[in-house]
Amino acid sequence: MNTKLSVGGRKRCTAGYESVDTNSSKINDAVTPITVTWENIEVKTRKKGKILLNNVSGIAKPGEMVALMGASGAGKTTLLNVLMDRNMKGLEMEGAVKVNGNEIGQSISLISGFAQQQEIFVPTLTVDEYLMIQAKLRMQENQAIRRERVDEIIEMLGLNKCRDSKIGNPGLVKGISGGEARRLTFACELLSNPSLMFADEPTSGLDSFMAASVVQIMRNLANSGRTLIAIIHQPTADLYFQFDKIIFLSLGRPAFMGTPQESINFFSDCGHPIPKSFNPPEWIQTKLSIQPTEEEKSQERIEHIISYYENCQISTKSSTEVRTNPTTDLPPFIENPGFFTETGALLKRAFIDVVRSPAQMRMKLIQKIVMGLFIGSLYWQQPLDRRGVQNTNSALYFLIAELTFSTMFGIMTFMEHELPLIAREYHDGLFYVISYYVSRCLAYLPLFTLDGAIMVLISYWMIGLNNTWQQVLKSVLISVLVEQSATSCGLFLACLFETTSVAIAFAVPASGLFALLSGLYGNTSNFPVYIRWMQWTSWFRYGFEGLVVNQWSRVDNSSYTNFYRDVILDQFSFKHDNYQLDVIGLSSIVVFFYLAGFIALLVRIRLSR
Ligand SMILES: Nc1ncnc2c1ncn2[C@@H]1O[C@H](COP(=O)(O)OP(=O)(O)OP(=O)(O)O)[C@@H](O)[C@H]1O
Repeated sequence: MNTKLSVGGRKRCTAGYESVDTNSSKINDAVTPITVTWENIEVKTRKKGKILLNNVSGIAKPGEMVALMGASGAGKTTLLNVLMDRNMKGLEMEGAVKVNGNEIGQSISLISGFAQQQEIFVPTLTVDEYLMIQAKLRMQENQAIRRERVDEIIEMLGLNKCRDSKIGNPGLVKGISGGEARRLTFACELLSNPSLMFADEPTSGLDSFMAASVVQIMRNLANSGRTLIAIIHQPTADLYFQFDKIIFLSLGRPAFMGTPQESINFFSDCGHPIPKSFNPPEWIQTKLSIQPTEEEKSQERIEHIISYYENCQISTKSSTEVRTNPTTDLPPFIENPGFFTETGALLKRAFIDVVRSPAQMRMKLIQKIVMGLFIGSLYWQQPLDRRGVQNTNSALYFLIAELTFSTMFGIMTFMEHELPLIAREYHDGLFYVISYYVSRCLAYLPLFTLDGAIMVLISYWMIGLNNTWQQVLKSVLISVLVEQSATSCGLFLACLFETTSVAIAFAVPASGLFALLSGLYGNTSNFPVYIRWMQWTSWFRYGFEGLVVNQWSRVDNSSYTNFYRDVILDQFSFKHDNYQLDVIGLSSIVVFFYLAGFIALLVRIRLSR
């Protein structure tokens, strides 16, 4: 491939890649200059006291593009996490990270962007849809300005060709390429126009053209006054020299900080001149790594380089810079757009996702239609005699079971895939957890109510259930509440447990227990007192009673009396006037599980930083 970069201008290419407009106006948006300093950072594990970073100091100034480099395990990710105050679970930190001279802790997320290595998006959305929703979450401006900004960023990052393509999911759903996904990550972060950007291996896994185009984007962001700090793996010499500052870490300690040219001179001075035929960053990295066959020798070499750096002039100069950096104003924190805006944007995203996942919708509907027909055929037109009554009650119970199991296990699968994106966006300050939760629940509401109602209505006349309009409506209400109980319980378990398999392992016996307490498998009045109360926690109990009571409340047959009604209900210890209690019981279960699900999600997301 033949590629060429023109400094600060358009990237030209000859092999089908889209150009990256690095001259776009928005890239030159005024930003508040940000200087980040980190001084005497020491990080160790809380349990074993293993030292991950030892006495690391440094500075990144406005307009600088800084590369964090070093061998695997050198401590690059740990340092980036320290700077962003993320992923510090189980670690203890000493030292200070300052932004314009202020220690702002986790609020750094509110003035910075973070282009993560692992791209996570909503695969069913197109690039344009995804960015517009991100813009709504990240920008305070009106729709027209958001549209303009998204268009400019799409243009700037060369995403025009794929703007209407679905993002997709590598290996699962065909979508945009790896390079486009990487640029989309940058695009999202640029919407809020941050003065400070972090990037975790933005060039890894990309071909040389794409890697160059990503570095060019970063270069232009830095040229516009932003501060950029990125972990960079094995860059080519060309890319290496595009950075303003290189920080090499080795064994958790600083081994060099300075310009690329200074790094060449430094390694030459300390006895490791870089041969002409070698790629400088690769050579330096080799000198800072422990070679498996000569561990002791490598250790000695690294110790020598580190102590040489500690005593050299560049190190003294940067230490002074870190210590004397003045305190200046911070840029305004990115503001949360508010509950209603967030919920609206997230609801739109969730609806598109649900509607564009036709397999899930289709399967749910087909399953419920088939089950409705099956139950209807199995219990076809039951007569009003002893066996008919028994069969009718069994059919009603079966409807409750069918409304429960497939629903509960179906909803559990989504959280595992979605949580990483939600946690990331939450910690980026895009929305409150409640906004996400409400939007997700609302988006699933039609799918997890209509299908159950359809199943009940299909089987209703086939079984020959009593069909005054009040009885039909009351049955549908009970069915919707039962399905919602199962949905909310499934959602709660999905929020509570880390993986779907663990949630299911818990849900299977729990739902079996609730089913046992329904009244069908044993008259609940005969259960021991100390366990009998548990029936009031079971939606099977309320749902089954609600349907049975409703069915036998009115039968169009002259020989049917209240005496017969009470005999039928007494088999289960059900009471003829309990319908309202059942509706209240089911509603309480729905509210309880939705609230519990929210609390579980809140705790889980907060802990995931
Ligand atoms: N939470 C943790 N608990 C224990 N050890 C940790 C923890 N985080 C990192 N480490 C260890 O600290 C060292 C530095 O890890 P870090 O991820 O920062 O390295 P890195 O330079 O980013 O490596 P790579 O390029 O392979 O990602 C490694 O030995 C790693 O195993």
